[in-house]
Amino acid sequence: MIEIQDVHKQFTSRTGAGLFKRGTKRVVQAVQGVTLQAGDGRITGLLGANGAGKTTTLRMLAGLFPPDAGHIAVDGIVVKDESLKALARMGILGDAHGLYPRLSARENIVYFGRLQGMDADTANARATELGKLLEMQAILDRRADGFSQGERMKTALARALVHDPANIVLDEPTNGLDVLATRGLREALRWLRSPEGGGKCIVFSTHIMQEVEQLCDEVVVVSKGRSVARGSVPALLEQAQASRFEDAFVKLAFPEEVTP
Ligand SMILES: Nc1ncnc2c1ncn2[C@@H]1O[C@H](COP(=O)(O)OP(=O)(O)OP(=O)(O)O)[C@@H](O)[C@H]1O
Repeated sequence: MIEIQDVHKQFTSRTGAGLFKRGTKRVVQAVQGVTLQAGDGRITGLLGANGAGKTTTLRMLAGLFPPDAGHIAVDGIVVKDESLKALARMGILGDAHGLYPRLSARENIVYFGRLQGMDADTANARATELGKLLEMQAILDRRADGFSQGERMKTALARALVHDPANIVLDEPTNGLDVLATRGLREALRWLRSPEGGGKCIVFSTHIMQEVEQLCDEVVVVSKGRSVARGSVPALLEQAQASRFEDAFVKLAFPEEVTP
């Protein structure tokens, strides 16, 4: 179970400047009040436009930096206090897949398993099992350099799942995938949510409506750094009084854009 309670994060960046001048400092409010409760055996989507604050929220969940304010816990473990313990309970697929190009897909997966404290045989057996789940048997023993975008994503996902974590966090997982790879990923996520697949708690970020409609039990709409609505797809349609989910999203995320 993942709980994110009213988190905030601001960054200080520099504006552009001329050749001989330093830019001035500018504060960016990346996240200013995001709340999300993701239960076990459920898929929860963080839906927002570009720059809404999804990646920043997931980076704080992954313990990469602490929130300025707010609370994040994974299975009751507070991420900023015990980040390694919380990380052991998560499988994280970030935006950069960063595989070791000279290792095969299997070796990439096994290496991560070893880092998670698994013995070599168990990690290897798990790589074979994940190879089947993610339909990557054909590439399992190929070196990762030259992998397509979809093959890299599958390897990175298998690596994230090697230690069989109870919680799975994915940042825009279908970015750059074709229709077949997207469908394969959806099927894998549905399996992981099911009781046979372990009843995982799955959280993913996206800006794609179709993804959310097809997969999510619960959706959190994020706009300009804030969570502005949450509920199932039918509940959000009802709340926005819309028949198409895209219209519901625009009404909820950008009410100022909607002419009455
Ligand atoms: N390290 C950083 N320094 C300065 N600003 C940042 C930093 N990281 C994120 N931001 C800013 O915070 C805001 C939210 O960014 P974030 O990447 O979380 O959004 P997002 O919802 O994931 O967007 P996208 O769908 O485009 O990836 C943006 O305005 C972004 O430019």
